[in-house]
Amino acid sequence: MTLASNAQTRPSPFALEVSGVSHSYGTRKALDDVSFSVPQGSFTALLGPNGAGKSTLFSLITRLFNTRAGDIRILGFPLRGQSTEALRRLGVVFQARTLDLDLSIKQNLTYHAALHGIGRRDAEARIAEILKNSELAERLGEKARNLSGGQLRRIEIVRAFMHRPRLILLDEPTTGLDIRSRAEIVSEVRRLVEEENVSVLWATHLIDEIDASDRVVILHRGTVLAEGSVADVTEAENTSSIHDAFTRLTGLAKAAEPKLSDVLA
Ligand SMILES: Nc1ncnc2c1ncn2[C@@H]1O[C@H](COP(=O)(O)OP(=O)(O)OP(=O)(O)O)[C@@H](O)[C@H]1O
Repeated sequence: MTLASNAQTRPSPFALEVSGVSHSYGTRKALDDVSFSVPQGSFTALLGPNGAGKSTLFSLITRLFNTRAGDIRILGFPLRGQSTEALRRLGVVFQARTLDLDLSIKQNLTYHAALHGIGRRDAEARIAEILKNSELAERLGEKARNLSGGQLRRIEIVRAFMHRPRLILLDEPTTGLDIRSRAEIVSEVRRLVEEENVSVLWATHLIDEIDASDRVVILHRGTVLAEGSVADVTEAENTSSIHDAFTRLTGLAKAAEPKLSDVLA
């Protein structure tokens, strides 16, 4: 395919389109012909157990790995051919922590902003905008290592929003956090999504992070088993909850977990 025929010419209704993507590590197939989309303005949960292929998919979308089979587009821009246009519209929160613990919170954020060509004054205004009404706004001068795990994660989320991306990827952002921090992070991201009208792909293995109004993509052993609104997926599986639909589709029973709704209530 030539670049000209590959290039985006009109606005896409999708923040992300993944079409026919496969990836192998040696002989182990981690993703097998994966296709799904994230409509603009949606909160889409990528639900899959450990080893489903979520992190591999994120490595392909962020271009840590090259996509050898299939096509990935961000806001209509193909990674193959228009990667600069695609990636400038993307914000990412990786699973592993990536803040510099010896820098202040503000330095971490302004450094990231500078990488995106945002000057100090604009960066400070943007930080204040995102952190309005947050107790973290008072702690910008402190070293990152003074923060709790949940607070560090919240700063990483602020950092991902700094350059006003249109699509945010979060790879199991609540892993290892206590239930209160998990609830805070889920509601903080949902608030930002609403205020900034961004689209989100939220990878998780925790079903209670999914809201009735979300879209969901169920990934298991490198294959998409279901995609659609929570109502569509539960109806298609003839179940009364997304939890039961997940169990039916994957054959995996989920361990009883404390529920976010108990904390948020
Ligand atoms: N670097 C690698 N080399 C070989 N196999 C890998 C590598 N990374 C991942 N895999 C394998 O690919 C499959 C998908 O892994 P991946 O990490 O993408 O899944 P995941 O859904 O993100 O799981 P987790 O939540 O445990 O990170 C698994 O079978 C995993 O063992």
